[in-house]
Amino acid sequence: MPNFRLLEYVGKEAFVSLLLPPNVGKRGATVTFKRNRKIPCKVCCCQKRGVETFSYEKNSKAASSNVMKSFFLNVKERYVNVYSQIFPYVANFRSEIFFLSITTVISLASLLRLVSSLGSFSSMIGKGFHSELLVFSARILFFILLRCFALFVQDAIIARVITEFQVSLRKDLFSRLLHRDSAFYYETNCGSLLYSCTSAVEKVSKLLYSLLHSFIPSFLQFSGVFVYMLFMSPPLTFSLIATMPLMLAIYNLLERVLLHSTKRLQETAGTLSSLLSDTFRNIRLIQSYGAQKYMLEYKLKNILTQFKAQSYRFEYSKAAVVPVITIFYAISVLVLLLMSAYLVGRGSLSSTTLLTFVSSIAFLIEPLQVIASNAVELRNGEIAWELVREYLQAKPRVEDAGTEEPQNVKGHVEFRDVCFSYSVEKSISNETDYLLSHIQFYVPAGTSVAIIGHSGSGKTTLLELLSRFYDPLSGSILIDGIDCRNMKLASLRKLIGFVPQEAPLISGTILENIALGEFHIDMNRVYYAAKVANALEFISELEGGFSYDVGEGGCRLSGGQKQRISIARAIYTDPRILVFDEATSSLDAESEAAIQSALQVVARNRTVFIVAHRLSTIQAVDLIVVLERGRIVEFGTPSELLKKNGRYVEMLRTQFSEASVF
Ligand SMILES: Nc1ncnc2c1ncn2[C@@H]1O[C@H](COP(=O)(O)OP(=O)(O)OP(=O)(O)O)[C@@H](O)[C@H]1O
Repeated sequence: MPNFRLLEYVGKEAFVSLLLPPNVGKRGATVTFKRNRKIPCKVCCCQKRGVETFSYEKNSKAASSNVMKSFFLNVKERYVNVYSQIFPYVANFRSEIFFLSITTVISLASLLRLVSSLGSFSSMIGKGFHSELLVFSARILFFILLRCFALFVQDAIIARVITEFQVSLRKDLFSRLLHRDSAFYYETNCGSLLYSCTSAVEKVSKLLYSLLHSFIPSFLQFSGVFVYMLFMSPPLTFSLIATMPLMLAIYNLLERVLLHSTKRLQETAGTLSSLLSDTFRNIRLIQSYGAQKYMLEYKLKNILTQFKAQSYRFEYSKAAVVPVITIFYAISVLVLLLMSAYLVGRGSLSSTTLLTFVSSIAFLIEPLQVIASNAVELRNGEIAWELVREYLQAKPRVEDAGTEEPQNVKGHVEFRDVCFSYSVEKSISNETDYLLSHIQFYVPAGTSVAIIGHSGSGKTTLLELLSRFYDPLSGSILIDGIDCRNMKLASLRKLIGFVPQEAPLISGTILENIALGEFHIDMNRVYYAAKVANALEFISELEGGFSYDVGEGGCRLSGGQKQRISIARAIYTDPRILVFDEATSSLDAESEAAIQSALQVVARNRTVFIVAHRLSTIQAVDLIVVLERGRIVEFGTPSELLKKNGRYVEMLRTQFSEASVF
């Protein structure tokens, strides 16, 4: 039962990406297809990596009634889903395609000329060696050389087109992925992403290669030779292709098996990439818990068992393709021989025409065999394209549709009745399903605010909404009175210096990490930021100082050092709003105190949000927000909350008594 990928919902109808045969059984819900074709069918939804898939039950009796119709529908479906979308990339190489067409025509024309020359050769047999034979041989040699030259130029052009195509597809894909929202990265398997950017792109390139190098020329060759043969003897030509509908039907069946196993194989390859990247990233954890055997004999073994089963299925059906074509070829030749014996006996076919016709069969069958042996490459590429297209075309949850680029921002921040849930469903009926519920508070510019609350109460999520890593389901967040959604995403993010909990670093130097994304680095600002973040001392002790290579993910630095680089990075951008999410949790008490006092200087005239578990670190803030299960239970200045003697005081007491135990 094939699956169909959901494109979008409109009202109660779902738009899916594939066309179906029109004879699908009526079982309830309606699926509306692209081009507004409505097909009632049984629909079952299942959530899988954030993408919903539909399965349908069709009326198999009606569907199998017309194999040729199903074959051509399959071709149309493939054209709509794959080729019409790849062609815009190829359209960039107009001049190359033009020369490619010319060379293809030359190579085909020389081939047809060779085929037709074989007829004249039969008339020279038995006349001995004479000048006509010499001219004939020279002509044959000329057409062979011409065809070889055309094929060489063809290959050179194709190689150029494929390389350029691969480069532009990789660039496009990487650029789209760089702009995808956080939700996408949480929901998508990292291995599948790596697979799409590497192997899947290669498979799509191979598809294009097969198409330009083998498929199209073979199809043209087949058509040209076929027309020529039809012109020579229509009865013989029809007897030759009499078995073709049956051959197409069997071929279509084999293709479906190939399609299914190719899909499963590519999914397994994604899971394998994911396991490998996860293993290598956490190798120390695995080694320290002695989990190598478990990884090898359980995790990897499961994937490899699946891989083996799918591989066998794939290879067996692949191996069957060429023999099927060959069997039909043999049957066709047999039918042809019978027909030619009949026609020659009746005197309606000359032996010269018969010889030319029989010699031409090889040129008709050869492209069919090439098409068949390339079918696997095409199928692989089509499936890979579906994966790549998903990442190229999917709509981001956070859209960069705002146009405002506010200047001279002061930093007033207002949360106005904000509700949020990580679930994509917009219509949450039960209030308790919200992760953040009716969050409302106002922070004047230049004020520091502490967000406190138990683990999991939604503090980080609240700050991520401010930077628009996600959008609220309802309500809005305003900076200087402007809704963040109306600002250009890049302008908004420039206003905010975000220091996340886990202090992420990219592979490269310390300098690159502090001045992340800058082409022209201001060294004075780098020194200032490193000094304020209390990082200058340890950086100067490292080999190469600011040029020290931090390793993948900053693995060559300690947790505290990474956190200081992360703080320096936020200070370097000189933002109006600073957000520290447990930014000093990995530091020792002395370093934390040093950074706290330096930050008080940096925080002057900026709006600062601080998430901290250790309440001792937020003594100097102007405002405190106390969150509990996604709701604000207290909001005010520290002295107001102390007077209130509520949750804040309770938390202070708990921490104080915990500290005094030690
Ligand atoms: N990407 C995500 N998808 C789904 N749920 C998430 C995601 N990120 C966080 N959550 C859930 O949202 C809730 C709030 O998480 P959040 O990180 O905002 O809490 P927090 O108050 O910052 O916790 P902590 O103090 O432990 O850092 C948690 O229950 C968490 O499991």
